[in-house]
Amino acid sequence: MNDMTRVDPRTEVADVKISARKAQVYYGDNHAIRDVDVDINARMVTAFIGPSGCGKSTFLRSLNRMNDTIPGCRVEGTILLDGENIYDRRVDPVQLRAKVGMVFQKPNPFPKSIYDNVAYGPRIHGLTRTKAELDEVVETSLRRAALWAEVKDRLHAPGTGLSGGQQQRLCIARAVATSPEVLLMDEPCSALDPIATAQVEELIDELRAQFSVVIVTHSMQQAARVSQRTAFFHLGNLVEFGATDQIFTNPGDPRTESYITGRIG
Ligand SMILES: Nc1ncnc2c1ncn2[C@@H]1O[C@H](COP(=O)(O)OP(=O)(O)OP(=O)(O)O)[C@@H](O)[C@H]1O
Repeated sequence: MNDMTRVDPRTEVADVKISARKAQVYYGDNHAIRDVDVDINARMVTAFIGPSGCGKSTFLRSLNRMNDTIPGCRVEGTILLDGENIYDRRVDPVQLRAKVGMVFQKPNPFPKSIYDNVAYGPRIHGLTRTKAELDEVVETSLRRAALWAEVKDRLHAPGTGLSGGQQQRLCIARAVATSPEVLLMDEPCSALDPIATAQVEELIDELRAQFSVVIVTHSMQQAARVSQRTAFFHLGNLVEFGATDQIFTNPGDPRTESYITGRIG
């Protein structure tokens, strides 16, 4: 092996954005996630798939401490973001969620103007100093979310007045406005029609140039279209995790195969 082909261990480490080891999530006595080990790579889309109730959303929420907001929910094990334990007492969950943003199943714009929805995060985190800087962040975020052209003339109209697909892109603009490093998306297209779904999928592909994206989806086609890595969950366990092509064409576990061929789920 010459120097050109040798893997640089420093680069390898740098490429892992989130690393979970022996992660457990409980809701009271319900042990919903068991012993999950996963590395989420930078600048890649990772899909979480599996039958309803297997724990995809629960595990996704543990990656930005969204589970903290659910009474009785507890997370054990280790979850590192850039090598730092996100459950360390010194970590402020609000700051963490600016770095690890989230987009939910149902578009949930705030009852505010389009502009104020996007400006919300930069304002509360004090990311801009002047109105001109804030205007620029709002415009850039709306452009990244492929929504600018449709809303630039009505920035002060309510966000809730947009169509469902536009509202979801507004929520994506709101999430990217704080320049997150990771974007968690929980079934972001389930309330959208095929055209809006295609737009959001295209957007996800563009976002991975800058962010690490994790998407929970019930659609196998969507996982295959948008992701490079796929994790298959079943009954709270991570059964299989690997390159999306391999998971879909040559799964290593019979449970994965049954799910992707439609026999369970
Ligand atoms: N807020 C909650 N309080 C108590 N239990 C919960 C809560 N959310 C999820 N659970 C339980 O945790 C387990 C995993 O649920 P979760 O919603 O994470 O699965 P999922 O794979 O995302 O399902 P779906 O595909 O249907 O959204 C289930 O047993 C569920 O009942």
